[in-house]
Amino acid sequence: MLDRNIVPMTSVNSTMPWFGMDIGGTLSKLVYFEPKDMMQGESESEIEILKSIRKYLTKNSSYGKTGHRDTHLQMDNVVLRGIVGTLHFIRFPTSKMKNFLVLANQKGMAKLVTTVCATGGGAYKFEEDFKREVNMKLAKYDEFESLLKGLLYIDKNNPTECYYWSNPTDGTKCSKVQYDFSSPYPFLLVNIGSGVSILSVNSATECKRVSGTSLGGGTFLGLCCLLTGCNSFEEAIGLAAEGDHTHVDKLVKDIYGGDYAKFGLPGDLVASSFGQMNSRDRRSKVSRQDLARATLVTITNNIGSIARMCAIQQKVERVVFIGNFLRVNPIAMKLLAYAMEYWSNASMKALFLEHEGYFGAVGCLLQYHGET
Ligand SMILES: Nc1ncnc2c1ncn2[C@@H]1O[C@H](COP(=O)(O)OP(=O)(O)OP(=O)(O)O)[C@@H](O)[C@H]1O
Ligand SMILES: CC(C)(CO)[C@@H](O)C(=O)NCCC(=O)O
Repeated sequence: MLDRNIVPMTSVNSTMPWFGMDIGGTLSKLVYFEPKDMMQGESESEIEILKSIRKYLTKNSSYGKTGHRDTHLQMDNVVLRGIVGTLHFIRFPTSKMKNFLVLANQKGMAKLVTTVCATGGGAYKFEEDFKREVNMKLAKYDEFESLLKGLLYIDKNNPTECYYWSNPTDGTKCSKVQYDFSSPYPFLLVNIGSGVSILSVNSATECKRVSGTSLGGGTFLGLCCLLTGCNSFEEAIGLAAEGDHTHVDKLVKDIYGGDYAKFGLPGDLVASSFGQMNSRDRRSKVSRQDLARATLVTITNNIGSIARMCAIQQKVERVVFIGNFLRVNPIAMKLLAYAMEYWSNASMKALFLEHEGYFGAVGCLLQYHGET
């Protein structure tokens, strides 16, 4: 939804700006469109400025140093306003927004554009800062409408965007399988960011937020930092990959000695997350890796369980999981894939998307350019 006081791009200037931002509770996502054939000096200078900002952010970000680079940093041959070009994807911690604004000033970005299209809570929270620090106006768009529009656009432009995990619990057979998302409705969209929002989507223009939970990606990272002393998402995921949650959780078989067959509860099911940790002896044996894994399993299974209940309530079979919590996180994706399939007797499918965290930024850029 466009703010009433902002004039839509279509009616003003068909050239700049070509970038959109999604300013979330943890990460800010910036996408910019680079036309293939540069026709105007103005476009070239903006792109050079954005490239230098991108270079700076990649070099100086904490995640840049860990070696966990995003694999999808750009997408070629997309069309915006009838122009063929490349979409570039950048992200940085929202806690560094002040630095970003200083950088935008230093690199001359502020001189080129007067209005930036933005979505996410930060579009509201930082509106005054943008005005004061760089004299930029924000054209604000709703985060969920932007998510949906961005998702549909990226899927249309990338034939390998949507996939599911086959045999998610079998280490040797498990693989990513392409999924044709061209007739997707109805579906549930589960956005796992700092918190989790669950949307029921009935068409390209019809979506409603049906549920949410504050136990999301921010909770995983926050608890992991507290429990293991780690300092980044990548480190937390790295620890979790080496850990065993059964040293931390209490399983059905720890209580029953085996399956609870009468009610279909297998012995390996978690009966109580962190349930072993009330024993001093157990606590003394558990590793940082085990704690990280148990935190990941706890948060992910809880989200899976809420998503499944929403899917039943909304009578949908396809559940699409997105958000940066799923970045470099195959453990969580496979857990979700398994949980959705197992508990629905294979009637529900968990789907995933390659550009999981960038749809909001793309969607607001599209709306600004009237590409809806
Ligand atoms: N480099 C990273 N730094 C911090 N968190 C990361 C990183 N990579 C992935 N994450 C995970 O992604 C989550 C944030 O995801 P995302 O960017 O989709 O949400 P957000 O927009 O910041 O939050 P919200 O939508 O709730 O405002 C974090 O809570 C964390 O679990
Ligand atoms: C507040 C938002 C919508 C910001 O994106 C998100 O973090 C969220 O959905 N949190 C969960 C809120 C809840 O439903 O409990």
